[in-house]
Amino acid sequence: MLLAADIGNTNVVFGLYSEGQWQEVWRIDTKDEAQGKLYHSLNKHVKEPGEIKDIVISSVVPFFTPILTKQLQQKFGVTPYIIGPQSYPHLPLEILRPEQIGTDLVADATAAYHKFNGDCMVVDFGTALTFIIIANKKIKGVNIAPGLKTAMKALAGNAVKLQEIPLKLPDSVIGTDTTTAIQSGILWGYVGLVEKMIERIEKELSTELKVVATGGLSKVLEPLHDQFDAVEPNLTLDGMRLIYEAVK
Ligand SMILES: Nc1ncnc2c1ncn2[C@@H]1O[C@H](COP(=O)(O)OP(=O)(O)O)[C@@H](O)[C@H]1O
Ligand SMILES: CC(C)(COP(=O)(O)O)[C@@H](O)C(=O)NCCC(=O)O
Ligand SMILES: [K+]
Repeated sequence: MLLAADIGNTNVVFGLYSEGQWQEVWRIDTKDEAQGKLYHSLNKHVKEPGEIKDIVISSVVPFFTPILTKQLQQKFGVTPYIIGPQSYPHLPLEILRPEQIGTDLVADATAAYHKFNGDCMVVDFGTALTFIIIANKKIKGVNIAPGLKTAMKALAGNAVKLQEIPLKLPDSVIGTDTTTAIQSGILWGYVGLVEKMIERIEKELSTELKVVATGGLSKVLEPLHDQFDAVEPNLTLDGMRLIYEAVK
């Protein structure tokens, strides 16, 4: 059984893979790295620790990488494989700026390319909202914007009279009180952002791309779903598994 840990800026997403599928996927807050919580979460979800023979980690939170690596090594007696630039020569894609690009974005690209077997794009709704563009067997480029919740937090944190409110898309685009004004501004605003980015990227490449959405907040913007060829919540985990298999 393979244990995958995707360390993002908000959540660490764990997945247990065997018999051709993710048997279990769960998340913890990245800030809850205290031993107690992590052990509790692993004990709850990993019913047979002896079955874990392989561990793969992707991390965009450098301080947390050695902490989690050590804890997983101690608990399962398996040395985790950490995805990084050394992994990339094994992949079917050429990777843009190996030392800079987030390993989660490389995992997304790897899974999307595997899925569509051609030019495509990933829209990842996490702490950041990222677009990863894959063309001619290369990661052609990336776009990074504040994620939905990050935008909400920044607004509430900088405007004295505004508070964080639930990320719920209002029916009307015209807000009629502070709550719906913020909800519309952020959520309908982001619908436009994503639509326009896809349009401009395709125009710049003079080609249509298959588009797959992922990330913890990928289901929030319902009106975008006809823009996507697929919504795959486990895309990053899939990519991590594919990278691990390619390296092995
Ligand atoms: N099942 C879910 N339903 C709704 N929101 C979710 C779900 N899982 C995660 N989220 C939200 O998604 C966000 C984290 O997304 P994620 O893609 O894991 O970000 P990151 O990789 O930056 O940590 C958090 O705001 C979390 O509350
Ligand atoms: C773009 C990101 C912040 C996304 O992180 P996430 O939203 O998954 O927490 C992360 O992939 C990152 O820190 N990347 C490094 C910069 C780059 O990819 O060019
Ligand atoms: K992520």
